[in-house]
Amino acid sequence: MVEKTKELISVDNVSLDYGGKDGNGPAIKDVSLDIYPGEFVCVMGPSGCGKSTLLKILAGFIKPTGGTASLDGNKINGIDAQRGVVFQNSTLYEWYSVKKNVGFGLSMRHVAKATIAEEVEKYLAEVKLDDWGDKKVFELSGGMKQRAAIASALINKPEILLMDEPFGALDALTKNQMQNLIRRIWAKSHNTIFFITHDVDEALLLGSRVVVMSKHPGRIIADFPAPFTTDILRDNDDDIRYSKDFLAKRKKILEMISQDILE
Ligand SMILES: Nc1ncnc2c1ncn2[C@@H]1O[C@H](COP(=O)(O)OP(=O)(O)OP(=O)(O)O)[C@@H](O)[C@H]1O
Repeated sequence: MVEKTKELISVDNVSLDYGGKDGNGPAIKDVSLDIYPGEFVCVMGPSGCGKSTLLKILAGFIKPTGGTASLDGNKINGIDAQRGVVFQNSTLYEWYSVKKNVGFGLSMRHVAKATIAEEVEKYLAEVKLDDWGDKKVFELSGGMKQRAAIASALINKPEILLMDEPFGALDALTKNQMQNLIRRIWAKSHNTIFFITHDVDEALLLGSRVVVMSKHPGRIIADFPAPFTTDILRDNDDDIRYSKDFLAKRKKILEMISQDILE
């Protein structure tokens, strides 16, 4: 599914020192990572290891203090609709309708109203919120809000979707439904996704590639392809999570992280 042609994202020896007085040193140090079009990259690592820092650099919210991060060969310099971001807690406008929220990015770019309406319908259907467009965001459940947030990001047709623990606050059942949804969207649209999670099962169930970061300062200590998300799409169930291979990879990642924390 993933063609290793030219990298979409290139992170080259990136470090970030927030420069606080506590003298903690850099949050991430010498991180290098190439992401290819169509990859679903899940990033794991202990709390505080700098996962969100790396995502914020890719989003253009902050600039690295060392190294460079580029998209399509151009240095990332500030925020841009080319990179859609979805956080753990939705950043939607609670008192606006779902439709207005989802169409917000297009209206800011002065896209014609009829086109916005069409695109909003399309992306609401994509996240299975067809019947909820006229509701206000505060009327939605947590899972629905995250679906609306995903639609709001996707409607701008970003080159990469950056997701920071997007399902971290959801109950297990909703989380499972959301994982199935994002996997199907990824498979259908060939999006490139950078997805941060604390949950080792989620990383293996979703990612076509899993990246593990070390404790502070964050460095990449493992980076490998994961076949399970494609297996789940093929088999239309996630029984693969009970396979020997899945459980072995799960154990290895957990050992890697816990050993790193203890050292
Ligand atoms: N704005 C900031 N100013 C100063 N230090 C910061 C800032 N944001 C993060 N840090 C520090 O940088 C380090 C990495 O934080 P970051 O949020 O990137 O880690 P994380 O791996 O995403 O953590 P978690 O999994 O708990 O969300 C931490 O030590 C954190 O305290």
